[in-house]
Amino acid sequence: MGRSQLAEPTPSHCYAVPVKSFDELFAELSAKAISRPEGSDTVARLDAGIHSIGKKIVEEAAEVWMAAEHESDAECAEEISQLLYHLQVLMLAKGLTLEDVYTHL
Ligand SMILES: N=c1c2ncn([C@@H]3O[C@H](COP(=O)(O)OP(=O)(O)OP(=O)(O)O)[C@@H](O)[C@H]3O)c2ncn1[C@@H]1O[C@H](COP(=O)(O)O)[C@@H](O)[C@H]1O
Repeated sequence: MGRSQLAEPTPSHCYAVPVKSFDELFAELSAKAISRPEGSDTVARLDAGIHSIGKKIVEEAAEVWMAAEHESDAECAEEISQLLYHLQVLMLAKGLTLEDVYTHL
């Protein structure tokens, strides 16, 4: 499908069930990186460092690929959500903003 045929993105407040958008998740993770709440997975992953986060991204990318070939659409979508999460953790670890990335889209 060409770019011109793609539907406009649906704002997160328009979904039937409450969902988190990419930007909303990034805002949440950014706040947690500063407030560092007890038990936060994100804080632990940031503390583990770039190398560890990078390995997780490779692992999650492989899981997306395998799910796309061998699992259901729902399972594939879940794996994609996890990959997006870990990419955001890497962005935070590097000090990158959404704008830094969006400017290349
Ligand atoms: N969206 C996510 C999210 N996606 C994936 N993950 C993490 O990635 C893991 C998925 O990887 P795997 O399937 O490989 O599971 P695993 O083998 O147990 O992973 P490892 O702990 O071994 O790395 C999950 O268990 C989570 O630890 C996430 N962790 C947190 N979030 C969201 O991030 C926000 C902040 O979370 P906290 O920092 O934990 O408060 C919340 O809104 C969460 O919903």
